[in-house]
Amino acid sequence: MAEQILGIRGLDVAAKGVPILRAVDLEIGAGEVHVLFGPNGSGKSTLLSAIMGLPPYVVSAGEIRLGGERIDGLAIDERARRGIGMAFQRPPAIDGVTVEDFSQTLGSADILHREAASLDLADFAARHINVGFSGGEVKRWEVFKLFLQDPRLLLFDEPESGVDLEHISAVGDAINRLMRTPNRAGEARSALIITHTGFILDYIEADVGHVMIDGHIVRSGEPRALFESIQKHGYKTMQP
Ligand SMILES: Nc1ncnc2c1ncn2[C@@H]1O[C@H](COP(=O)(O)OP(=O)(O)OP(=O)(O)O)[C@@H](O)[C@H]1O
Repeated sequence: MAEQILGIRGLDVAAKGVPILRAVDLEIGAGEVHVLFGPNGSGKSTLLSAIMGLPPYVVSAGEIRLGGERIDGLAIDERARRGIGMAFQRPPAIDGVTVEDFSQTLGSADILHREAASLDLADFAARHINVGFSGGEVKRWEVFKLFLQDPRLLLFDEPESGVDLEHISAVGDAINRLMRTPNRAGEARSALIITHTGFILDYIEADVGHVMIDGHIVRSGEPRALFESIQKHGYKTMQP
């Protein structure tokens, strides 16, 4: 396998005392795209949140490593500084902060002007983040935001949900471009993508798929074959 970027071992995660993830093992190598499938409520978003360090998710056992370094005890901003970026399913609006302000603060104003048109966000520089954005604009902004943040590990929570068919290809192209371009430190990027519809598989090159059921990864394999099996038989045959 390529150099390990994300290494998760024996991970248990709880929220407000309620256990959600149990004994999750996951390894993602440099340059790899992994896709995560699973029924509603199986714990997919919880896994992404635990990697990013979002409250109220608490690691009760196991470890999360980024580039070999243990990160599960670090604050969110420390994880972001080390190169983890997340495109949220339902991000908050940030009234008072424009897209331009955000880009300048990150030292990415040049990227804003170079890349925004590719996600149909060319006129958004003066808009306040997510304020009055349509559902599809919110999702495209979340993907675009990762160009500005320049992470090494990209986490996508259903990047295609709520995006019209025409723009799904733009989202897929953007993910491919991000994956092809090393970050400013010259590191290859890696990605973990939650998808329900599987549409995104038509536009990106995914290397490995995983199925999560009841907070546990029950199967891993070739992403298209896994998705076809889910479409054909549902998740029933994949119960642990
Ligand atoms: N903050 C929280 N407090 C209490 N329970 C939570 C919290 N966050 C998640 N859960 C519960 O944990 C379980 C897993 O939720 P999660 O959002 O991770 O699932 P998911 O696989 O991403 O679902 P979906 O496909 O519907 O988005 C669900 O039963 C959910 O209600």
